[in-house]
Amino acid sequence: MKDRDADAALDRATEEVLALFADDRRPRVAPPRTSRPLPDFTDDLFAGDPFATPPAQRSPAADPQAPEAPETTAPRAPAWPAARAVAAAAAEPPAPCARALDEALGHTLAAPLTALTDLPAFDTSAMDGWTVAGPGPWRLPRDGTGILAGHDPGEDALCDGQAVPIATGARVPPGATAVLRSEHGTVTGQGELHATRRVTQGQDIRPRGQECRTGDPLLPAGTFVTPAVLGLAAATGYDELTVTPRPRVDVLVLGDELLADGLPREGRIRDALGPMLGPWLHALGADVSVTRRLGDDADALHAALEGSAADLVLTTGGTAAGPVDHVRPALARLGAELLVDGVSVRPGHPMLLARLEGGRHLVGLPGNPLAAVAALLTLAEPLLRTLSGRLAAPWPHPARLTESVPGPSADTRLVPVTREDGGRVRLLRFHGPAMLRGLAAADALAVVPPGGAARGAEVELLRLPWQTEAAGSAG
Ligand SMILES: Nc1nc2c(c(=O)[nH]1)N[C@H]1C(S)=C(S)[C@@H](COP(=O)(O)OP(=O)(O)OC[C@H]3O[C@@H](n4cnc5c(N)ncnc54)[C@H](O)[C@@H]3O)O[C@H]1N2
Ligand code: MOO
Repeated sequence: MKDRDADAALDRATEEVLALFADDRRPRVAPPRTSRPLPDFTDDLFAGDPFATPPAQRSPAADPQAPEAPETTAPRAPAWPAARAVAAAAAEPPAPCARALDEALGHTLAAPLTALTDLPAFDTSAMDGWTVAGPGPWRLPRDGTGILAGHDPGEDALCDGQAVPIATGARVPPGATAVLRSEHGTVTGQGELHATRRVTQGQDIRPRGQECRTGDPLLPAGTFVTPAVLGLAAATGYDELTVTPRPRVDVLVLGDELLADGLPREGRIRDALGPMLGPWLHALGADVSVTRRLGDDADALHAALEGSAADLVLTTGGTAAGPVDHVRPALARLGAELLVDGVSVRPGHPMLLARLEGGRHLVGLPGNPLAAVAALLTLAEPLLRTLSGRLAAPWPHPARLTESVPGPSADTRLVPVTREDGGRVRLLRFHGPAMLRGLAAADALAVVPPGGAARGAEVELLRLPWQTEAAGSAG
């Protein structure tokens, strides 16, 4: 019974998405004017895009009943890959800055990381035991002295037939030919060391420069600074890193109906986007300066946009053409340049990207929560990637579908999916534009090309920032 309810919910969610395909209020397409060359929307909309599937290879529409968007003379919104390319090309990364290692996490390397030293910096013992020279048995020092990690054994060479106790990580003295592990040697009453196993040349010595030589390139500019990158940088001698500053984002949540706490009541609902966007943006490499709930107040929105110093303003809601949808009018009032005005994607098609005064940007996310996420990943993610100086997304991540997914002839669909055994991905229930239940259980968003995809067809996956491992290994 429970399953049947869930199936019915899946059908209703799909119906809601498909019903939207019939929407003929095509958003306007403004010819973009940007600092970098932009893709031509009128070209083959998939040409040159690593994400696109060539039309000839595309699966036929999986659901012949799926409604087609009516033919219209209105200009088409850009295709999903083209809109992403516009967003990625809309900005330049800011000037690099220096950050101490303990403040560099989550930034992007603005310069290649090159080794400041050999690693290991000296011949190092890999084991506790004795460092030996030549074939055994070996004489040990009478006074029992040994070499500990962090101690300098000096330049006196160990001669053939000599051995010295040594600790893991200690510098091996000149002349040493191997390290004998403590469990592989015995010491006689006369202070003579005998090996219980054969000892090979260089055994258990990590030679200087084994991992890298001074000046070796370790990581390219554009690498995201992870804990492991910090560790590598420290190991090779860095105290600070040259990074791209993290972009700053203001989040403006619009809608008089939104509550900040408690249960939905009296026709009002909880704000699901305010709590979600901050951490999501952080995972995308940005810092949120402020999240403000502005209601549906055109003047408050105008003032907030005028007063913002953030690199990117994200608005939620108010992107459609309803009586209190103030985003486009506010942008017109400010004289902002619309770079993307609607995208051929479901959900999320009313999304927009605009350039504000001072080279700052605004991404307008639709109010429906899953549509807002679609817009976040379509427009904000590529823009933030550029603003934070990150390398291009490591796409494509293909995976096969466990079932067919219907789609309109002209619009891409983004659907929450989960990974199944065998690497296939399954469409999650509760994927309607106003729903987050599917997304919250998702490993990735599948990019279903215009026309839909048949069961077993390969689709690209959009990573969720906390699911890179899962999404990366799917397929
Ligand atoms: N006549 C038509 N109406 C609508 C169409 C259409 O084609 N024809 N498109 C629909 C689509 S698709 C979307 S998406 C929305 C976009 O609307 P807005 O961006 O103007 O968003 P709102 O109207 O403010 O809100 C839409 C919906 O989402 C809820 N919402 C808003 N903010 C939040 C939030 N922070 N947390 C949770 N839920 C939120 C809001 O209450 C509405 O239910 O337009 C459709 N209309
Ligand atoms: O489906 Mo709307 O496309 O919810 O953005």
